Amino acid sequence: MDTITIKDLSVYAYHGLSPEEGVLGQNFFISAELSLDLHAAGMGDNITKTINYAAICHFINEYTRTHPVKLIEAAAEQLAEQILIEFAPLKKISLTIKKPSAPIGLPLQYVSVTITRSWHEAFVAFGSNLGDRKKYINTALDTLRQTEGIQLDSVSSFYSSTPYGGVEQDDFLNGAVLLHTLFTPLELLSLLQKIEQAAQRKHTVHWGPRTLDLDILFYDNEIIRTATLIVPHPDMINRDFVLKPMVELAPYKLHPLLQKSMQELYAALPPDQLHLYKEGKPL
Ligand SMILES: Nc1ncnc2c1ncn2[C@@H]1O[C@H](COP(=O)(O)OP(=O)(O)OP(=O)(O)O)[C@@H](O)[C@H]1O
Ligand SMILES: Nc1nc2c(c(=O)[nH]1)N=C(CO)CN2
Repeated sequence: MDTITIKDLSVYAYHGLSPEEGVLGQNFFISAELSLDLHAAGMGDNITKTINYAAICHFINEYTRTHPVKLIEAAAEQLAEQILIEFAPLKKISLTIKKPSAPIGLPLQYVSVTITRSWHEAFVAFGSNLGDRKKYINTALDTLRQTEGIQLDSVSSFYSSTPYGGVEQDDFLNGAVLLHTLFTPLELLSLLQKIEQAAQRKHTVHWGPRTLDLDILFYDNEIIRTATLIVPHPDMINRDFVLKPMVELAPYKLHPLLQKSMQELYAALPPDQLHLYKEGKPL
């Protein structure tokens, strides 16, 4: 990644814990290191292929002045998120906010916070086999599209599939999406669970019928094992109704633990693990 750097932009703002700071205001110095690919802009001498640093400086100035908070941590968090949302080609930002006039009563140059935030790539599988399956899935996709901090990049076809896992139940509609997000993995899980709940999802039978199921398949190339979240999804490699949509979205993506591509994993499924069909015939 290449970088554009803004150093110590002086902004008069009203951040602070004490009421006086909120009334009087003070100078803050804001620095940003912006990571993006600058090759095309450099080769073409073309401003549309990069971010206008003047526009970012004015955005930082305006946003910081008009969004007072108590902590410089909060100021940095909110500003970093808004910059990533507003300036789309940006992948990552490292942001420093310095507060030289912090009311400490001791001589110092400044106090500061530095945070680094970026867009993360995630793949999410969806499934439904109760009620109006298409509607549950489309409503969920619309909610994702409307969520600040999520960019829905591509949606696979919807696949019909017979049930996997031994529970007798109706057929599923399955698929997967590629999205970019500013959410952490646990924040993403919590959002997906809220969307499931909004579809009146009930947890009754294990692997049983459901209006909506949303599973995180991948989050960047992270390997996560906590009590509530396992990524990559541990059972995805056995599921054609997950691997086939993944082949459509990212055929060459490697599973970070197995180092096998989606194409390879799908091709390696045994015939008795094939559940997808179209117009009454197996896929
Ligand atoms: N990668 C993941 N994506 C979604 N949920 C996960 C993941 N890893 C662990 N979980 C946990 O699994 C729990 C059960 O989820 P859910 O009821 O959707 O499972 P399931 O759909 O029946 O099974 P499966 O996840 O094998 O399809 C959730 O509460 C969540 O905390
Ligand atoms: N075909 C199909 N079978 C399943 C599915 C699913 O999404 N599709 N989900 C399950 C539990 O998550 C259990 N079995």
